[in-house]
Amino acid sequence: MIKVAITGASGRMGKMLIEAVQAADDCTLHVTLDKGDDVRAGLAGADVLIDFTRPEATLEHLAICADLGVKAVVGTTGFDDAQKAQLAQLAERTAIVFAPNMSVGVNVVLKLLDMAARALAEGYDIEIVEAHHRMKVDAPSGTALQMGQVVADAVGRDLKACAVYGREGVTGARDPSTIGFATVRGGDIIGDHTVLFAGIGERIEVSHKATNRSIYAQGSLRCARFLAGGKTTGLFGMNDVLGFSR
Ligand SMILES: NC(=O)C1=CN([C@@H]2O[C@H](COP(=O)(O)OP(=O)(O)OC[C@H]3O[C@@H](n4cnc5c(N)ncnc54)[C@H](OP(=O)(O)O)[C@@H]3O)[C@@H](O)[C@H]2O)C=CC1
Ligand SMILES: O=C(O)C1=N[C@H](C(=O)O)C[C@H](O)C1
Repeated sequence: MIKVAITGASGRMGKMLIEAVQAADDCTLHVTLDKGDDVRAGLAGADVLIDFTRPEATLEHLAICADLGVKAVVGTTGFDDAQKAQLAQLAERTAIVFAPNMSVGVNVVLKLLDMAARALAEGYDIEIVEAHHRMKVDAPSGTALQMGQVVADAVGRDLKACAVYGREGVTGARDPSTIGFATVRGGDIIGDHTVLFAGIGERIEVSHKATNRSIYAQGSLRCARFLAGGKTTGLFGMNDVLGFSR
């Protein structure tokens, strides 16, 4: 049995994860932790932490995991570059899977995007549109940024240099080398992502729409199983978990 700890237990994802762990034959709920709880005491003896919280909290939790030898699945988004570097350093001390989207479907879409972008590198304007619920605090979503990275790599562009995050006023004609991002926030939208390749005479849209958060919880359990199956240190992604990198 994999002993799973969950931080952010009262959050939208925390609740889904508790249900998923309780329903899984090969996992047991070691501890659920909320803000203000003693995380170090709670994590002692756990095999894997699953953390969907906020970047600052995740890094604090990972530091404790590294001290205790607890592996970790991180779904939190909104990390800046310095925080990502800290996370990578912590992965030298314990095994971590870090992915902005744990759904199998989104990770298949990332593969499709790589193929589409290579074929559509010239003559097609690339725009990424994401929509989420009114409570989401970071933008663009981690998934949209990962989609942007995959597409930028495929067409040989530097995402930091070519990303345009929203437009207003007299923007001038579109620079064809840019990758645009647009964010929608409202209601209870779980997570919609579309990458648009807009050419002259046609447009191609590659979309994923989440209708239930259980997809992220089930993906997280796959990550926990992957880590429990022998990893001790290192930073992994869904590519590794799903075997896409082989
Ligand atoms: N990788 C993926 O597949 C997915 C990633 N996400 C990401 O997961 C994260 C959480 O999403 P969601 O569950 O919707 O958010 P919620 O706000 O519903 O939950 C976040 C939880 O983290 C807790 N938390 C916040 N700050 C701290 C802290 N400093 N210490 C301890 N706990 C803290 C919150 O507690 P409190 O309410 O008391 O502040 C809350 O319980 C987001 O970054 C989101 O983008 C979401 C879905 C899928
Ligand atoms: O905050 C959310 O809800 C989600 N966040 C992740 C992201 O930022 O990409 C994944 C999913 O889209 C839901």
